[in-house]
Amino acid sequence: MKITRLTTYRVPPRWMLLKIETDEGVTGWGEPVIEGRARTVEAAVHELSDYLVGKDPARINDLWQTMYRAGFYRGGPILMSAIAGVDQALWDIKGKVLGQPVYELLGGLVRDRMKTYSWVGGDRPAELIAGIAALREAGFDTFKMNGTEELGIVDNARKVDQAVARVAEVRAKFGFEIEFGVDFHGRVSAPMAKVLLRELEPYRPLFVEEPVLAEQDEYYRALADATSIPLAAGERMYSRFDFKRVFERGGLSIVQPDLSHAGGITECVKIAAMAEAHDIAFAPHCPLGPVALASCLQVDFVAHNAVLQEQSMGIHYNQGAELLDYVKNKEDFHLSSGWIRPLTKPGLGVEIDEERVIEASRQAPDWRNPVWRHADGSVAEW
Ligand SMILES: O=C(O)C(=O)C[C@@H](O)[C@H](O)CO
Ligand SMILES: [Mg+2]
Repeated sequence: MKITRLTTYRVPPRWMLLKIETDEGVTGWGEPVIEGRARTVEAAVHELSDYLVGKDPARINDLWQTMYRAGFYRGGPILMSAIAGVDQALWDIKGKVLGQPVYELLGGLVRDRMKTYSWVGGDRPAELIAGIAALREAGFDTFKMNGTEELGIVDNARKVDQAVARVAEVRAKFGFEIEFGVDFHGRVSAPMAKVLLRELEPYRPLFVEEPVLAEQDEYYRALADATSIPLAAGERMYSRFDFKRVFERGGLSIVQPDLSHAGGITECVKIAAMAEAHDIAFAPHCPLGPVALASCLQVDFVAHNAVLQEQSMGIHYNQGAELLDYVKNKEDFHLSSGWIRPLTKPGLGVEIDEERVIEASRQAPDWRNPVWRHADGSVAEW
């Protein structure tokens, strides 16, 4: 079998889908994208096709190593997202050829169902109570919210109190019947992370995510020593080589690689195993579409330390399309009270409606995240 063609479709809300075709009619789907840089990743995918067209899609490991190493420069969000989407599609093809879901090819199920969580509130955390109440109706009990709005490197007590008050209100309303992560989203500096973590302690969030920016990962250890709140990060780390420094320095209780940013299934299975050796939980980041989620789930069901899966149903970014809009087998993503069962169909287990994708690609937005600024006019972390 040989790879014959790579076709990319940028589609609403801000995703990109990749179809890889072969000379025997088997196709595989991937979701290579960096939110806000879809066109850049698209160019990277098509540059990688030099290594792929004419090759045997079964040789995933060799194709992965070639895409990663042969171009001399490596790593980073663009290249690793391009590799991720190709890798997902190659696993999809392999599973379809062998008639097995990817988790079977990785050694079989380690659990019968996987716990997921939903976002509440938007870029600026608001209406958290209403958002949680609505999802509670659907049986969800685990959520994630942004922790702050713009926050200065050193900021005032009022800003801290506002952030804490939102969390306090959630706990006051729902008690410990629910769990939630608080995403600092890289908006919080190391000095302010110490302050915020201390003030959030009484409310016992399930985790605090990206307590500082990934480029400040040397602070994870000190922050973890100052709090009992589990610290999580990973969406802006792109390979084993990024994560190894975090494992060596310590501080994280949960790692959250994104299956569409960190080299795909081949790489994230290795990251999960490295994390397990350090007694660190695995909770893939996934604010994206159905192929990204299916890829996450294929790894969740073989990783002993997988604890929680992000999924984008109802997320504030999904304007113009929802998680399953491009999926034929919607029933296979059955989310019941926040739990999801394995996707048992061959490959990734997701059947893409290509006609819908082609139609939607005609209105592909050039999604960008907003540029935030502080009161003094300087750029703020979004
Ligand atoms: O889902 C999360 O945890 C996020 O922090 C969302 C962020 O990753 C956006 O997708 C960036 O555009
Ligand atoms: Mg996040």
